[in-house]
Amino acid sequence: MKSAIATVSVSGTLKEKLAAIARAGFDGIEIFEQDFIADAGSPRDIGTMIRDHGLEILLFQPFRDFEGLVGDQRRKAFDRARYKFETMRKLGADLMLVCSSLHPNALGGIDRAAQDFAELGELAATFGMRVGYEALAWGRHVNDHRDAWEIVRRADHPNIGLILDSFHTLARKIDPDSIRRIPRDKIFFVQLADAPQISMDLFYWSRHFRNMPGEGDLRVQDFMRAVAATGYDGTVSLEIFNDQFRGAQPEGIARDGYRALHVLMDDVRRSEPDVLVDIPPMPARTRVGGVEFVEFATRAEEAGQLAGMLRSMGFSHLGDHVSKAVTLWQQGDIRLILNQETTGFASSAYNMHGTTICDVGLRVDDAGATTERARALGATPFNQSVGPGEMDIPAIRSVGGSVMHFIDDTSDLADVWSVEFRRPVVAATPDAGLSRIDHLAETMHYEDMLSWALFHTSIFDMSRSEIVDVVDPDGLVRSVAMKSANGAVRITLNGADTHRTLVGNFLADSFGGAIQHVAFATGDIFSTARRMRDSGFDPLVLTENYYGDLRARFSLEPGRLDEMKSLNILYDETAQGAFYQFYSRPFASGLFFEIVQRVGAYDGYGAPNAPFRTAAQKQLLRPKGMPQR
Ligand SMILES: O=C(O)c1ccc(O)c(O)c1
Ligand SMILES: [Mg+2]
Repeated sequence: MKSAIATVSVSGTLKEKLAAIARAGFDGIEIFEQDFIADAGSPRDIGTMIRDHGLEILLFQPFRDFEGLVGDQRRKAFDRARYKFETMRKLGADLMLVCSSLHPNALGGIDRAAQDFAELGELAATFGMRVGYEALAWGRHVNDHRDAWEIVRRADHPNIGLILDSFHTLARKIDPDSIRRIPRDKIFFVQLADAPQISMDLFYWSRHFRNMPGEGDLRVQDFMRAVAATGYDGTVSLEIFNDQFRGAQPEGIARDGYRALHVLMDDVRRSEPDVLVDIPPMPARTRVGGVEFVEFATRAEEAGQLAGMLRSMGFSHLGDHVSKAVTLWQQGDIRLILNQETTGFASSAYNMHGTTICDVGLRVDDAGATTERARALGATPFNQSVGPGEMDIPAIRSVGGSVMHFIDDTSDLADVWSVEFRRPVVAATPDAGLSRIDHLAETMHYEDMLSWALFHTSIFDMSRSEIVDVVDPDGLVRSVAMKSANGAVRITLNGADTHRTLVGNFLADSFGGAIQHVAFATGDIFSTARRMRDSGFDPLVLTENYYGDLRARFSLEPGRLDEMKSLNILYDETAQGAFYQFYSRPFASGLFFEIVQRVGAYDGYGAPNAPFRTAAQKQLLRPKGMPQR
């Protein structure tokens, strides 16, 4: 299999696109005619520039409004085709995509179109070229790959074949298994795109909202399984028209494309074990069993503030690192690390963001296999020189430039706490009943949200929820949740559109995306809240109106409600169960903590409460004297 990406999928000049595509690891490109025409170079020079980047031109596209015409218009269509073949010869391309016609005078008729393609095949053959026919979902007469295939079949010419595009097939809800009936040698090229499920005009949906396989809601895997089952082993290419991608950094888009394509092919290989899928092997998605630690880079006053906050939440200072200014805080299964080093990675993270979560350790089945899969999918390994008494724990660069470590039980990595830390001579703090990390909430620019989600769902066995909108007093925040199969690891992503929202403020104040809050689970939130109050914890205070509304919405016992109000506990309820939560006040550049209790099979994050707690948090962040809206 050769991997490719269309030049339309990436932003920048042609040269910038090529550099990003080559660096990401693709074998070749589909050159979009626009990119070719807009470039000042001659066709030969452009062809050379592409090959100098180590890339092949695997497709030239699109050739429009060809079939179904008569008379002069038909002759003109063949003249245009001849000109394209001449251009392709100079470029060094030998496969052209013809998309189904939108021409107002196109007559339709399967046999007429077949005749047009039989003749085009003859012309292509004189240039030593091949032509693939693609049904656009909004084509005038042909908008279904099954009709395009019938035309190709009747054209019966060795230089004429079919091009399949997952978007056109899946957007029209055509059963992808119909592809299994097509002979592999007549499929000349395969294009992949996903898209979020939104009801809108097919043309507009396709031109603006396509995204990488796995980033949307279409059944791209079923489509690709059907293609693979035919025995097709030619190029698989990403053709993504997306407004956001057009404005994003080309490197990021190309890297995500490579990751999305390879993870899809790996999934196809695992779900169709009897079908040959020719991509380099990689270990399976890793099962994540929990969060082993969360590390803060912090200093000076903020470090003192953070330590005080942890104490008020019932964490005990249980370890001092053998060689570094690093302390370990623990409660239940939760381990927090405060790193105050002035050199190394945590220090650079602090210099960049202020107090920040710079590192997360995940418990996985096999730490080595995890890093191997991450690397195969284009992630960067992380190495820092190992100090005296330290263990070398497998790690990668995560999203937003932070680090992720992997700890497993099969090696002695699980002993890192006793090996690297000594118990200090301080008394333990009374525990508040926090048992484990319920979720980590990451904040990023909205444009980066799909990329962050793809990172997690491609490496780990985590699934993604739908994207939901959360209202902030100053704008909209889009939110998506990911969780591991057993629910042991949950990560939420909050994408900010503007800097005026709470998460947007955090991005501006901390210079980029990171974990903004950590939620801890307790089995008895009332007891935890009381114990924390007694230790001096300062909760986020909700309005009187919030509790008035709770009383009206749910049948909560009045005594219970009063208690919730006095402890600032928020509440949500679904058919699956109930959810209690309360928050700390924000500190440093806007970090905060949350305490939650899940009852029954409640699977959410209290989204109906988000506008109210966000408003309360923002009140605290507004400088005094600012108009309060
Ligand atoms: O939107 C279009 O016009 C267009 C062009 C070429 C393609 O391969 C395609 O899928 C769509
Ligand atoms: Mg296409």
